[in-house]
Amino acid sequence: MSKKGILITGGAGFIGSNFIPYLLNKYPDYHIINLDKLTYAGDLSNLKEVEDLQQYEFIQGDICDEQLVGDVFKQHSISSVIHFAAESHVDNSIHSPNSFIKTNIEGTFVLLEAARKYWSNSRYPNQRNRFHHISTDEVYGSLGETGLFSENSPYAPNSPYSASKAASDLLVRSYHKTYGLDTVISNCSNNYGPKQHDEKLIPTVIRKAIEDKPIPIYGDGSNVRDWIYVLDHCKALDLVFHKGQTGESYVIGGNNEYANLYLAKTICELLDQLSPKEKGSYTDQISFVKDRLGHDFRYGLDISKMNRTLAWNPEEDFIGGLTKTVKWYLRKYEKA
Ligand SMILES: Cc1cn([C@H]2C[C@H](O)[C@@H](COP(=O)(O)OP(=O)(O)O[C@H]3O[C@H](C)C(=O)[C@H](O)[C@H]3O)O2)c(=O)[nH]c1=O
Repeated sequence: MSKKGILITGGAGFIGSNFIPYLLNKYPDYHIINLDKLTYAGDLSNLKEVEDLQQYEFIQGDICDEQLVGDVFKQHSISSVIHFAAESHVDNSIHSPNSFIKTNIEGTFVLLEAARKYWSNSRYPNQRNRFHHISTDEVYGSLGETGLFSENSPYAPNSPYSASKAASDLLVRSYHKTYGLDTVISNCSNNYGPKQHDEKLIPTVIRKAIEDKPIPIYGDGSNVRDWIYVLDHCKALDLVFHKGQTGESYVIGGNNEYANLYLAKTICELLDQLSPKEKGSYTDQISFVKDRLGHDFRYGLDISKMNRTLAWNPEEDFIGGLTKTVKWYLRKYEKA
């Protein structure tokens, strides 16, 4: 792909801030423009390892700001977009859906429009201009005890968050079908690893455990998520961005389905080894709380398309990845 500017939106978020160092390390001649609004969920300290690199530039701004986005395309000769920016926390979307509709739907629309206009007038007509939209498996709704989602599953989002992501996926699809924009979409399962915001399940369990507070498990803890180590996701994104078929979507998962209660207990047992309490086990702090409204029961993914077409498979062993993650948060919280 070209050496011109790659616009990464939301690069200060969890997955983006793992992806940017990964990409710059693998492709040192790429020029990355990170456009991020720095909401509560963005953290520039997660990008310290790249902040002084010449190939990296940070711009604070909102993807809904049409003028700004247009200027970024022009001033940085943007050749491709990798679009992470989104409001991502399901619980927040239940209490305050507005920002989800705005950022996830309108923001994606603003970016698509900028890409369509800028690339159709490009001074480099032979250059490949790709729009990679980062999305979620939650667009497919919820599974029962059996079955798996694949790229062919019907969209059936249940929360305002997943509905906003589904809407943005469909907008991206329409820009491919209508305007011939070179798009790819990836729909990934729950990520875990360093740099995730404290609000999510795994950091919450670790933080509450070491603060000696109740560890909140929604409902009876039987809801199942498929966990993928964030660097496995980054490797998959690299492949989809560079080698994915235009107009296609790719389901990415970790092959690690666990019930929330089992996961919380596993983290507590790791903490018992890594940072033992004076008395008892961290599992004693697990506490069942009111369930999330409309709580999706289970996500599980058939990742055979990624395997067949891009020779990708998740590599991280779950306990190994979880141990690294717990150690990272112990360092973070002990410093705080
Ligand atoms: C914060 C929290 C969560 N939970 C439960 C709720 C879920 O069943 C599970 C994971 O919750 P979390 O909010 O960490 O993640 P999801 O709601 O599955 O969604 C996440 O993974 C997808 C793919 C995205 O696309 C979302 O952007 C991302 O936030 O743990 C609890 O039981 N207690 C808690 O304190």
